[in-house]
This record gives sequence, C-alpha cells and structure tokens, in this order.
Amino acid sequence: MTINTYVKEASYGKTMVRFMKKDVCPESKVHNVYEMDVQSMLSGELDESYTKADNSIVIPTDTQKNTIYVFAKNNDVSVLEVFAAKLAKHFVDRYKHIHGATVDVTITPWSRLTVRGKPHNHSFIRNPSEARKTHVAFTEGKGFDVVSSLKDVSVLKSTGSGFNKFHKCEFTTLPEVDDRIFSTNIDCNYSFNHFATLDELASYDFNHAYETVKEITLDTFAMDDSASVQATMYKMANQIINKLLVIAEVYYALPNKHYFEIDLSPFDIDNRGPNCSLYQPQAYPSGYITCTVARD
Ligand SMILES: O=c1[nH]c(=O)c2[nH]c(=O)[nH]c2[nH]1
Repeated sequence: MTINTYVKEASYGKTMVRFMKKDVCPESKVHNVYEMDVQSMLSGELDESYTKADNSIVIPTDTQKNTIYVFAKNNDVSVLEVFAAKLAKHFVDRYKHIHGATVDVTITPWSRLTVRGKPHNHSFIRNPSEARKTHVAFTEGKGFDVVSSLKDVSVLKSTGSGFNKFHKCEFTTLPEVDDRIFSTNIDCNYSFNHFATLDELASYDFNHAYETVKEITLDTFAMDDSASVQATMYKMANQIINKLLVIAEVYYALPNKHYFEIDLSPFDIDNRGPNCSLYQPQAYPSGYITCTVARD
C-alpha cells in the first residue's frame, strides 16, 4: 500500500547571487559602490514540477540569476528595499503561474574613506561589524511585506549595567551585581506596515529608517542605565515604533556575552565587585535574549 502525499509548500530560486555595482555621478565624478548578495525565491503553480517532473513550468534558477544581474545593471540599487521590491514584482508579473516571490538582499558595508582629512571620491573602507539586509515578499493581488535588518553590530559598555532582584531557587548561584560589563551582538529586524503598491513602497525613505533604527539602538545601548538586557531591548524597540509610524513591529535578538571577574585573591589582590578591573571574556555559553515588540 502506498500512502498518498501532496506538496504542502514549495518555493525555489537562486541564492548568493553576488555583484558589485559602481555608480558614478556624471557631474561630480564621485563614485558609490554597492556590493550585494541577492536571493530570489518563487512560488505558485509549481506542484507538478515536483510530482510529475514537469520542467515546462520551471523558470530555471539560472534565468532568475540573469534577471537579478540585468535588473542590477538597469536600476538604481541604492535603496535595497526598492530594488528587491522591483525584482519580486517582476517575477510575479512576468510569469503567469508564479503568484509570489521573495527577494532577500544583503549589502556589504563599504563606507567612504577619509584621506588627508577629506572624503575620497572613489576609495572605501569595509565596516566589518555591520550588516544591512532586507527581505521583501510580493504576493499577487496583495502587495508587499518588507522586513529589514540591522545585524552583526558588536558593542560593549564597561559600566551602566547591572542585574539584580532576579528569581532565585535551589539552582541559583548568580550573584546580584550593580555594575557589570554589557556586551552584545545586535540583531534587529524591523517589519513595515503592508505596502499595497510599488509606488507606495518606493515613496518611503528606507535609508532614513535604517539610520534611525541604528541611531536609536546604539544611543539606547550607551545611555540606558540597564537593569537587564530584556529591559534595555524593550526601550530600543519601543522608541523605534514611536518614532517611525511605518514600522509595525521590531524584533531583537541580543546575546549576553559574559565577562566574569578573574579571582586574584591567591595573590592578595582584590579584583571583586567595585574593585574589579580585570575580566575573563567568556566564549560560551552566552545568554540569548529575544523579543518582538508590536503596536498595541
Ligand atoms: O540581563 C540579563 N538577563 C537575564 O535574563 C540574565 N540571566 C543571567 O544569568 N544574567 C542575565 N542578565
């Protein structure tokens, strides 16, 4: 006896399509560079390509890759979200049996190099501790859902953080602390309200949203007298939602990268509590604190 099965969900596409686009201002001759990593995924009436080996409905992933290159050549790529949205809509508009497309774009952060005190017009420096991403989903007849991200930003504050009055039970050994090192690797996803049309989406300033999310996150990290990672991350998300009305919800995942006091008492040196100045960085384990904050 064979058991009947069906394709419950299917999508396919090309991942890690990489390019570097150079954009030169005709008047000033100032260059901009955009190194990007793109993924496209298509969905729709595709079941028979899986169940009946019907390749006539398969838009080859190679074709998807070529489409990404041609769109990158012919379009402005400076706003990730708009570029991704144009691509996603193209796949759905162009192929009758494709009803949904998602496009993910990650940009490599090259920032302009300052040389002899001035911004250089064609030299750049890589900022390794920052990644900007977007995920755009276009659904036929519905529109666009956009989730953008600020990732891999490593930060540390050497005071202004404590952890007290936490739950205690028979397994608790953690001491309460008024002052500790707080270090994390920021991972923030911010979801936009639904966009019905490409025009509506393209009129929004996504670069401003990214800069605002980054500024609020870093400002709050530095300025908050942190009672816990949980409380600080909520303040970050709450401010973003209050400042940017177009954002529906914000997700943070913040590892708590621990730095513990090193015991120097065998050498008659006090390195405890308020006298601690030498810490052991812990590779693992780390805390891992997440939350999604939404408009009420
Ligand atoms: O900010 C913190 N949140 C926790 O949930 C936690 N747990 C822990 O051991 N240390 C910390 N610190």
